[in-house]
Amino acid sequence: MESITFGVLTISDSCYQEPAKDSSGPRLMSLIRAAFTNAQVVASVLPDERDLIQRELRKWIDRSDVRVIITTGGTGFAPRDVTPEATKPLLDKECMQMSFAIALASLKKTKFAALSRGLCGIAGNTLVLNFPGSERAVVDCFEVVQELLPHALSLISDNVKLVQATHEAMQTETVASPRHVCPHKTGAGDANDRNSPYPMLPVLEALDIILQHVQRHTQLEQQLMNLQSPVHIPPFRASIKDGYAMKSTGFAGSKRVLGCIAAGDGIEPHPLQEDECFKINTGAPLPEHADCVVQVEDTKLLQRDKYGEESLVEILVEPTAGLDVRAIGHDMAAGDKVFPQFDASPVVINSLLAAVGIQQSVPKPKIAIISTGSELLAPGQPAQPDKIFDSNSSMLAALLQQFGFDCEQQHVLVDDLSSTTINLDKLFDAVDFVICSGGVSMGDKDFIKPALQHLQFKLHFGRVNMKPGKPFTFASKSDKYFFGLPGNPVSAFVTFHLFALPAIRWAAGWQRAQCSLPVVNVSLLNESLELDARPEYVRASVTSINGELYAIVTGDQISSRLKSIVRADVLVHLPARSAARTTVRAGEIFPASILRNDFISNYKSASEVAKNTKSAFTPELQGASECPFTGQKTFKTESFGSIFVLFLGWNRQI
Ligand SMILES: Nc1nc2c(c(=O)[nH]1)N[C@H]1C(S)=C(S)[C@@H](COP(=O)(O)OP(=O)(O)OC[C@H]3O[C@@H](n4cnc5c(N)ncnc54)[C@H](O)[C@@H]3O)O[C@H]1N2
Ligand code: MOO
Ligand SMILES: [Mg+2]
Repeated sequence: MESITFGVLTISDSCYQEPAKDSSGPRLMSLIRAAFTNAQVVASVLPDERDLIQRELRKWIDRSDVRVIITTGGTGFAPRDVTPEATKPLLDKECMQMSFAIALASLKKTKFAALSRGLCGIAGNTLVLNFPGSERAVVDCFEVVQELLPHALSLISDNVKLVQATHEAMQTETVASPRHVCPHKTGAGDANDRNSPYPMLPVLEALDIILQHVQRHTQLEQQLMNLQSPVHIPPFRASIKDGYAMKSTGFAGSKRVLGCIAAGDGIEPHPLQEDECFKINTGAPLPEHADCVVQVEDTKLLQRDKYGEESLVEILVEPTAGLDVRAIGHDMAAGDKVFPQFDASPVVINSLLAAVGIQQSVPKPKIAIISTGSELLAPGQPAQPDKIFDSNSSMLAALLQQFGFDCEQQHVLVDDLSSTTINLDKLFDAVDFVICSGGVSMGDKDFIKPALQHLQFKLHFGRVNMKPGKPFTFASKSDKYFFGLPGNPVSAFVTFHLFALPAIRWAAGWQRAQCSLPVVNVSLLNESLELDARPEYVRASVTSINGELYAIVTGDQISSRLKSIVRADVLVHLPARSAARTTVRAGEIFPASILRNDFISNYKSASEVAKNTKSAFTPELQGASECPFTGQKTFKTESFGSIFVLFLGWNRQI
């Protein structure tokens, strides 16, 4: 993404003498960084000296990357307040209405705003804004200009495409609401404000639509399946053991050791008698005249020469032709197909290509992660009473990594239509997939769908009949794809696994059946669970007991409660509530998508089970007459019999 540099100039005699006193400059910098993900900031502190101020402003105006300069201080009535006077001669155009907007908003906060004489104007390609010198004032003034800046800069640099997008947004805005535009809202309290225009698609239909639109890297499969090995593996007869290479026509008994052959040595051409051998290492080439290896364990050292090298050994077993020798091309012969069948795993592809000498790795889709929300703080920043930490960015980045994909870029966007539109547009120049969280539901600050529409993306769907994840949105424009995961952390987690992961695997060339997580059947341990109106994907821990899989949900399943992914081995697919069925019970079997497979470490053996059958199945389950999370009773001894005979097979479906 192209980055914009802001100049922040603090103008104050006292801050110049004691820079630690400057609070408005640093505050401005953090406001800028929070609002503009890619912003660079240059900053300086100067005394109230017209020439010095002008020289610094001129220096920044002449830099092509500095697009906005905000000064703070020196705008008042005191004799040394000269910031507007220093600024004015540098401006090509004054922007009176912007000064007016700032004044108007500031006057609402304090009538003392009338004592600021700050100017706004354009110098070359740079917007210059004079803010007053207090921290409070810079917060108020920045709030006014923040939303205007992206469009103002597009206009100054004559960026036709973005100007057009913002104009369209503004036109809808005047009809819709004075603050922003949202395609499903009229702002007039109409039905569309209250009811989403997007039909709720079944999960499988939504996945089908995604996979129909995402372009699969089909050449990969074709190229790999046609690939013939250019080399033999091994290219020479290789020893399988550390031992002694000899002629099989010889005999057991003592042999003279002619030398040692290590891996990497050339093929030894020396003629070999039947009572002679070479010491040899695993992976080393057999001497030209040898045809077998006797491992060192089956030999005895008889003698060393004066240099301490082995000179005579006793071979304790009869050598036979080909013993512990890997023939040329045994693992793969030149001309053989490198891949016996298609396997999209990068581990498989990259290692086999390397083995035949091809230095190439699996191409991967270019992916960016975005978190949206003006409430988000980056982890590591000090906590604030009105903000929350952004967990989705870290979660999605870790998920991509876990599944072997890379994240090219990561950004946090504030809830603002024009900056969202501009940032997305730029981001799609660099990547093919954007996995975004938040801003897809019904709120008047949910700008994702309108931003995609301004960018002429096709919104394939905007809701899915599932819990969590209802507002999941998928959009595309030629070969660029947007995945709008809902902001609630668990909704983002579930929709990543069910939609974004299959899509990127598909794009990477995986076969359809492999794209979704594998599905197994699990037997429910919770005594009883209420069904939701939507099919639900509940997080559950799995224990393997006597070869069968038992799932217990990870406590409160509200989609904001990230703790529900702790020890979540599977997503159990619960059906939607119906008139006939409102609850499900312990012992019922449901399909479940495998999120991770370390639940296999929860394995309980048959003997352990037998030992415990009197009280309960396992130590954990003894106490599990009460679910540790929900307090519900979790197990019914009467159902043991049926659980024992269940065979839990593998399906591949979502
Ligand atoms: N009137 C309606 N309101 C809502 C509906 C609906 O159908 N009608 N759907 C609800 C459902 S279901 C979900 S899920 C959420 C999805 O909301 P958005 O995708 O618009 O996300 P936000 O509103 O931006 O945020 C929701 C929630 O998540 C928190 N959040 C957002 N991003 C992050 C992050 N990166 N890290 C941690 N937490 C994050 C955010 O603060 C909100 O609390 O909408 C319901 N509303
Ligand atoms: O569908 Mo939302 O994702 O329930 O929380
Ligand atoms: Mg929302």
